[in-house]
Amino acid sequence: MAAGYQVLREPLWNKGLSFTPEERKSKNLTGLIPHTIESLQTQCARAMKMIQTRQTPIDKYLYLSSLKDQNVDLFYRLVMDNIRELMPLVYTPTIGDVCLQYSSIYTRPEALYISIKQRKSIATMLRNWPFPNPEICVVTDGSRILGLGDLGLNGVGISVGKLALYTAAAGIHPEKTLPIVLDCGTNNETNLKDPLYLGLRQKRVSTTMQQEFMDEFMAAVKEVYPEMVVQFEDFETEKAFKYLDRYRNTQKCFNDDVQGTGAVVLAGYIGAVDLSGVPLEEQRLVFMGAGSAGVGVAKQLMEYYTRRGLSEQEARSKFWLVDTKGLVTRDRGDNLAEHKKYFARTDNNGLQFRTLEEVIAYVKPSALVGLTATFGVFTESVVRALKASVDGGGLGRRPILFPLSNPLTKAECTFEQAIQWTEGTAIFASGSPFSSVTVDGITYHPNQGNNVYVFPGLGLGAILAKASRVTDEMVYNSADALAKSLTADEIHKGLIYPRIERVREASLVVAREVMKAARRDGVSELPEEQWVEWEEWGDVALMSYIRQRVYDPVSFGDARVRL
Ligand SMILES: NC(=O)C1=CN([C@@H]2O[C@H](COP(=O)(O)OP(=O)(O)OC[C@H]3O[C@@H](n4cnc5c(N)ncnc54)[C@H](O)[C@@H]3O)[C@@H](O)[C@H]2O)C=CC1
Ligand SMILES: CC(=O)C(=O)O
Ligand SMILES: [Mg+2]
Repeated sequence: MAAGYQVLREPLWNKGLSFTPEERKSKNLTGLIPHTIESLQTQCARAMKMIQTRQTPIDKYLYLSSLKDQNVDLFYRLVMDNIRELMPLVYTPTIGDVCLQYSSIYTRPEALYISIKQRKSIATMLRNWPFPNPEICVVTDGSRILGLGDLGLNGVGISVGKLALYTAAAGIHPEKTLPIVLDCGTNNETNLKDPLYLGLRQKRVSTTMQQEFMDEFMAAVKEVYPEMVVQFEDFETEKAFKYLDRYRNTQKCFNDDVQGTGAVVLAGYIGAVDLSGVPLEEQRLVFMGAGSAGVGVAKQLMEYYTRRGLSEQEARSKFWLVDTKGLVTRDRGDNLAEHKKYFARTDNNGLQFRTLEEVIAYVKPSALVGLTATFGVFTESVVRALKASVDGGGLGRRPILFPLSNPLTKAECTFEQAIQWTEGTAIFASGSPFSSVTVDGITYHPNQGNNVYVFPGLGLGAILAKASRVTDEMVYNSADALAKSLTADEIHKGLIYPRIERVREASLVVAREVMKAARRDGVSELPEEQWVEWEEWGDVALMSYIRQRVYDPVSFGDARVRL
């Protein structure tokens, strides 16, 4: 086949109509594309027009996905420049639907699909990946995809979506990203009965078998791609905690749902406390949902309290966790899962509280965090009771209300409800994006409290620092950096996260602080002279180092082209 045609068929080489006249000659492209030369911006305008003609989010996703498969630079320029409109398509909420339908809409491979039947050849499969030395992988076993439960192999969509954001939001080169699904079977009957289902048609293997498989996978990663950072994503609760504990001290890895979510919620909480009028020490937090995200977030917030001088005991006493059985207490009479024990209350004098209303009446919280994967559990009476308990502490105080479950169909309440039921006073963040709401001529803007503000920068920082581990200090500093990354205008507008248009700017700041934390913890394997130089020149020099290493597609004819 002629070389020119191959250039056009290779998504990482194809520049569409942005090839220069010289490139068209040297690559034998003349005649194969229209004569006109277009900037990436013009090509983006065409693509946006096409997206707008597509009717459903899935159709728009499929268009974007095929664009990525044809012209990687165009796809990323488009997503980066239209992130508010397109992130909900390549990520939550649409990616949830994509995962539900993955086997039906599948057209081409886009990840490594490793099944437990192939466990003896994991290293070979890793070597089969066509691009050299990936720097970051997002791996899931599909067992708890967003709030949608066990989706088996179909969960691979979340690995693909998260990695698209590693590139769009932190500038990791697309060639350096590796999505993986570990297929260990599924307990999802709909998938098992679906003739088009692409995964293993069997129930999930035992935890012992999966543990051995994970050990083999992690050993293969160490052997084949020793530099690669591994992000564990959407493993069901017990495995999420277990694998993190098992590998975190020997390999470069972190769990996004436990640590990334912990950091993003901490960053938002810092801003929210400032806006609430309730001092940090007086805040009382009820967590609805005591799973990997709930406990991960509570631990990260506790760390904040202890760094501000509270004892562990005092810090822990600020948190009340609630699950399907009610308030988590030591004497509740059920066999508490290991991860719930740390926050189980012991000061309840034998009283038990089954419903969220009962818990709110008892605790009188100032903040309510939802990580239940259950739509609508923040009812009108719950939200009004939250507001009343905050009002009780003094006028002008505002409740913190974070329904964080994904996708939108699993949100604990909507933004509109939050505004109506709190007379516009709620400091609100949700996992998936809601639109602004106007009531009585006042427009309210929601925040998106999603780990997308953390994982891209955390991963980039770990990669650029050549960190041998992802330490707690690195995770904590990702939150601290994010909290400090708001502009004066964003603070003035009452936001608690940077506007999504600035996610990339914020991610680079997060990456910088994560690198410095890696250095402080002694896990950065960069040469000593490099750090000495940055320590002398400060953040500006380090930031310029980061900026030089990030992917930012530009083309001939663009105003932004770098000479
Ligand atoms: N905004 C963000 O960045 C993130 C959001 N999430 C979301 O958080 C949700 C939970 O994720 P995980 O903690 O990993 O799941 P999980 O399965 O580990 O935990 C769910 C918890 O919610 C509790 N629960 C379920 N239904 C409930 C109900 N009706 N009332 C009270 N408690 C109930 C369960 O008992 C369990 O403790 C998911 O929807 C996920 O999408 C997770 C990570 C990041
Ligand atoms: C955002 C995310 O990681 C989740 O919902 O699981
Ligand atoms: Mg997740």
